Amino acid sequence: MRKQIAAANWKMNLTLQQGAQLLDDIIAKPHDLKEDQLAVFAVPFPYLAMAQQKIEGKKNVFVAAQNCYSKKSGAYTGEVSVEMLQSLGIQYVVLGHSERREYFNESNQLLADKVNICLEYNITPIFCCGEPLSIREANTQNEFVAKQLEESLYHLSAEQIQKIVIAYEPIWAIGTGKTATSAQAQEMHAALRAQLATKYGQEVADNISILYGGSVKAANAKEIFSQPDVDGGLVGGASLIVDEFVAIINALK
Ligand SMILES: O=C(CO)COP(=O)(O)O
Repeated sequence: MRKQIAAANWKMNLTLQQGAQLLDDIIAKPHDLKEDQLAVFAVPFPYLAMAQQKIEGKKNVFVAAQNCYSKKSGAYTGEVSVEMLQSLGIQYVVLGHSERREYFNESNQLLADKVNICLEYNITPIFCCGEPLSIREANTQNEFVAKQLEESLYHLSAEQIQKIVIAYEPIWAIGTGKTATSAQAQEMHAALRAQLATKYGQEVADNISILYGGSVKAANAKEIFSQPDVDGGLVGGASLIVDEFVAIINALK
């Protein structure tokens, strides 16, 4: 049974004190995470240790990094290795967010290297994919996203691919208030799962969680998460607001 996941992506927001308060407030609210449901908080690097401490002993709650480097160690000033993350007890890393692809020129090949090193260290990549508006308008989004997966993930074995979480985030829906309709999300998620099934078989494809991201909020989470191939969300803006994110966690199916 694949996991249903509510993942917060704080991006480059909040001070340490604000982040600590937000986590305290969210954790204090009642939520009812079932066996196969997870809450994940992708926080800025300097807050990882604080966040790990806050969630200690909380069942099905994890902290994620928002990025890592593709090399093991060495003279890479300013970068953070997966070994460093592992030494903090971090088990998830967001990879290939569209903001990193756009502003930091992350290519599908670089992301393949990052995926590999994460798996080597037993850290689960939350691999982001998604098309810009021009591609959606040309109705070539399925091919575009298929290529992202093909170039970054399809060198993996069937055993390895089941360790990946995929997050579909149409760029035109990120931070814009413009959500993909639940039908648009379901259509892409089903296409991704069908593609994974063609490559790895249906059983493997059925084990892979595919999250939706892009203007998810309390008001639309239930509808989006209710789609059969949508296994939760990767949430930006609404993850910074206590009641919003708690409602999103509680909207997991
Ligand atoms: O990029 C996102 C999550 O990674 C989505 O951001 P918003 O929820 O702010 O649209």
